Amino acid sequence: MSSTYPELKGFYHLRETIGSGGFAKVKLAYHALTGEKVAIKIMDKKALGEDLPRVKTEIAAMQELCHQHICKLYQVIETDDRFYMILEYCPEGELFDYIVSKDRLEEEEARIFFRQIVAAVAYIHKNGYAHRDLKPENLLLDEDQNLKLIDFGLCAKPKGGMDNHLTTCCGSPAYAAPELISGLEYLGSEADIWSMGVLLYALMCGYLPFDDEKLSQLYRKIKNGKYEVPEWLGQETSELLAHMLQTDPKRRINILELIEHPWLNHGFNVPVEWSSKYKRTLDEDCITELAVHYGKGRTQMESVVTKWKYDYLTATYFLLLEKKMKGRPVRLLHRPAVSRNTPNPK
Ligand SMILES: Cn1cc(Br)cc1C(=O)Nc1[nH]nc2c1CN(C(=O)N[C@H](CN1CCCC1)c1ccccc1)C21CC1
Repeated sequence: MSSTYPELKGFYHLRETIGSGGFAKVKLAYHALTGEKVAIKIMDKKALGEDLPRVKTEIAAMQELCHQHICKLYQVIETDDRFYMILEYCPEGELFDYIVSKDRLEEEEARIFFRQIVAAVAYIHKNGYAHRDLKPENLLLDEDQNLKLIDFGLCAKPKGGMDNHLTTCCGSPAYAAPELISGLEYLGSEADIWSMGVLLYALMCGYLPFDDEKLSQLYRKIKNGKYEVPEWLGQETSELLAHMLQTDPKRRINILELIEHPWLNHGFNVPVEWSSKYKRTLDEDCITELAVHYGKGRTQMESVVTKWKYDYLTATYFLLLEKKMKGRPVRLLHRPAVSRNTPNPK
């Protein structure tokens, strides 16, 4: 059978499709050298049409962002007809489905998830990015029930930094800030805070604060900023929501106040840990295993890996690091039978 994805042959073993959207599909796969599961987002350039720049935006953003609550990009393959993004696999699917399965979350569980969301958003804002499409469908659960943020196709890195205004109206209407849908200039950071307010409401209520089948009606409700406060939302939760779903962006809570907010820190004696847990330095064990596998000296291996070309080597390094962080052996699955001084058979 002719291989539909020849560029992946030998590097990844493809399995079933786990997601399909407009111009892309996501397939489960195994990275051949480590045996680790990955999710491969396959995009057809023709089907993308004028959405092609979104893919470049997403790739550029995800190559810069490396955080425990952001879905990790391992490798990018571009051919004449396609883009492949090899990404972290999250076996528990979307937070959206998790909320639906439980109707709504108790305060304690919502707090744990919300701290992770705030950590991810604080990190991307610190790095000059606004996500602009925050919603439960874009938050995936890994095997430890930790959240991973995905879909950076609508994100923005305002020229000159996060204090500069944006104008493009984008994202999902129900999560969009009033200033964004009014076509006014807005700050990406402020719009993301609003969306997180809608997200927190959805976590704790199981439905949206602003909803209407008619888009014009939905917009009116958002601009009006009035929403129902069910009795199970405590006093403190309601106050936090009121400060996030503040229609005036200048009076809306900001990310640093959010991190310190009492509601987020109830029962926690450490503030939200928003900095990345990934170290800047290369991991010795991973470099050693790669050097042995490719028959190179460590120094040479280090200099090749630090080029971060997001090729198969970058993916292999990151996946070895994943294995180490999960306490699995830092081993590649098969080593060439040849010894170090035999020339590569090519
Ligand atoms: C749904 N599901 C159920 C299980 Br069990 C695992 C999954 C699952 O999708 N896991 C998973 N791991 N890693 C990924 C995924 C899904 N996934 C995604 O990137 N999923 C998004 C989901 N978006 C949310 C709103 C619109 C589309 C997607 C984008 C384009 C086409 C299809 C799906 C990645 C690659 C990052």
